[in-house]
Amino acid sequence: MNPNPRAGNRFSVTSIEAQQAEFPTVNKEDELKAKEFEVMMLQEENEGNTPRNILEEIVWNKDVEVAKMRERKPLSSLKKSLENAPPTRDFLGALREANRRTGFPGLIAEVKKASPSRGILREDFDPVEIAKAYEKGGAACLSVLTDEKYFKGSFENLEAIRNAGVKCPLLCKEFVVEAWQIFYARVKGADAILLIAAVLPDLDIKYMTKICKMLGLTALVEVHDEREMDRVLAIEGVELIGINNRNLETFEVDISNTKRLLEGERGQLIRQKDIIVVGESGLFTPDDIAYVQEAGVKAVLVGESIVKQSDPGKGISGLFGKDISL
Ligand SMILES: O=P(O)(O)OC[C@@H](O)[C@@H](O)c1c[nH]c2ccccc12
Repeated sequence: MNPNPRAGNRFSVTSIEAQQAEFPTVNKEDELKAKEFEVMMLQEENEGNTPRNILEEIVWNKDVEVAKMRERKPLSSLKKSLENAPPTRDFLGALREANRRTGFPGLIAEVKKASPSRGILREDFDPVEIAKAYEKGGAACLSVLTDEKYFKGSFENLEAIRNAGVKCPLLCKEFVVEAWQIFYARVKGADAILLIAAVLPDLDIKYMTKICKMLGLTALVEVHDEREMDRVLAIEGVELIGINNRNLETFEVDISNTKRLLEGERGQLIRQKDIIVVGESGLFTPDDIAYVQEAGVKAVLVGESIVKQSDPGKGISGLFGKDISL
């Protein structure tokens, strides 16, 4: 196997051209040129041809995985499946409504079996049962991990939860490297999808946000530091930003990250643009929730602390210090 799948796949100009040809609405020559340059810079940064950290390893594997999946189900066949797909549900609306109803940040509860940093979080893992318990416990939306190799998730889980009649809108928690994955997530029942700024160049975020809108999906754009936040704030059309308290390269978690990124002019700009911010990762107690709420978030994304409880629905009351179900 090519030790650097990135070089031969996502970042090759031919694959970008091919992708853009499939989405003619966003096909611009100067965008392609700028992207070519960005790719060149990225490749120059890494001449060693081995992943420098876990995030890079995940993304390199993802490139290979997606190329194989796309071969089995090309975009044309995904588009066909979309003709009969049920409409998407309003992810942003559900977060706003929960925030209004409870006075707490709207909860995106994560269906998460394992992670590379924490190992297995729950042995008896029934995704549909957990999803139903979250919904009953007052979650506004759910996040479903679909990465198999590192998080033991799957698209089958996403599909099963959607088909089980769970009404909470669903976030597909993936490492998106190609637009094809957005179509796939939509076919499998997602209402929203994660786009990680540490993985995607600005032009991809811009272009993928447009594709999400076209498909009726909400894009949750995730940042971890000031630089990524500033990049994302300069991209038009972003409505939902997640601040990850976990550094995906080192696994270090620090919830003061959310506060730092919302201070001063950044916070002002976010309010001006009416962007909803999600506080992500490392939230365990009512004090943690109060802390990020005080910092300015209108939503939170929580996995570990609630998925580990024998009744994940009750885990939600524990997290908020109050029953937030209807
Ligand atoms: O289990 P936690 O610490 O509550 O974190 C949930 C969620 O924020 C985390 O799973 C996450 C946030 N961004 C990601 C990107 C990829 C994989 C996972 C994540």
